[in-house]
Amino acid sequence: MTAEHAHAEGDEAGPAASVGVLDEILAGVREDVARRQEQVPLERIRELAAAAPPPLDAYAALRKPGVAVIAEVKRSSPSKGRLAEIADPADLAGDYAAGGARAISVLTEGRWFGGSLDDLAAVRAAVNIPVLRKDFVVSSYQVHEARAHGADLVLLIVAALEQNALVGLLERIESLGMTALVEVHDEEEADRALEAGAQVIGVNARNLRTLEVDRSVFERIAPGLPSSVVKIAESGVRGPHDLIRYASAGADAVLVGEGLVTQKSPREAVAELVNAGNHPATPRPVR
Ligand SMILES: O=C(O)c1ccccc1NCC(=O)[C@H](O)[C@H](O)COP(=O)(O)O
Repeated sequence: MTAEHAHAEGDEAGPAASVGVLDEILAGVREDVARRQEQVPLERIRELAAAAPPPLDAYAALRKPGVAVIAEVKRSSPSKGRLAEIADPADLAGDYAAGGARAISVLTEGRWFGGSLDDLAAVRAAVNIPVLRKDFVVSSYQVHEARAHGADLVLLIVAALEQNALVGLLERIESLGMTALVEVHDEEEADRALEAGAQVIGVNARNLRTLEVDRSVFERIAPGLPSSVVKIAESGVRGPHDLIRYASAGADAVLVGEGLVTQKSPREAVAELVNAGNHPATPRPVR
């Protein structure tokens, strides 16, 4: 099933969603990583990573006062198909930053999201705020790729990794000076993220197997996370009301894709979220 054929009605995943969406994505990722590694061997990508300018401190950036907005470059998805053309991701990222985004998330998976490592490099060149490589990381090769293209953060999806792999990839990310954003969708995955040493945890309202979006997942999991952990609410932010709901449950940051790329003015849409997150009436994360 390609992204163009996937669909979902509202927040509920449509009948086209299969319980194996994540597994299908991962199968393609493994093929694509193997092909890239044949073209650019691990030794070479490690050299390129080592030569890149040092990463920004994303953890510090995300702990600054106010609810941070992480704005995502997202062309399409399994749940909604085609979202936006985004001919110039650097231009979009510049608009996001001008609107007050605290960081930029770049989907680099190509088959379902229409993203690429070129997008990551273009965004890196355009902004001086932290940049997240949002992909389905299963190999340390992808970690070095992220660094070589200027990432400051790398996503690790607990549901996609055995515990040993999660620990090893998190350590590799940190060994390169980057920050791991460890993504969970239930309490068991949150426990695994903490055991692995995660300092930044994203709670994804979207079930990556069924595509169903449940905003209450964050409210269930966040209270069990230590105050030292940066808590990011991912997915399902349609506007300021959803940001305020997540902030009320303890979110330090929200990660937003569809609700921004589909807007006539992504810059104004980000600014609206940032203003809501800075409003005196919006609950502040407890440090
Ligand atoms: O967005 C999807 O349909 C999707 C399906 C399967 C795996 C991952 C998926 N999205 C990645 C994300 O987690 C979102 O792009 C990100 O959290 C932003 O979500 P949204 O604001 O709802 O676009």
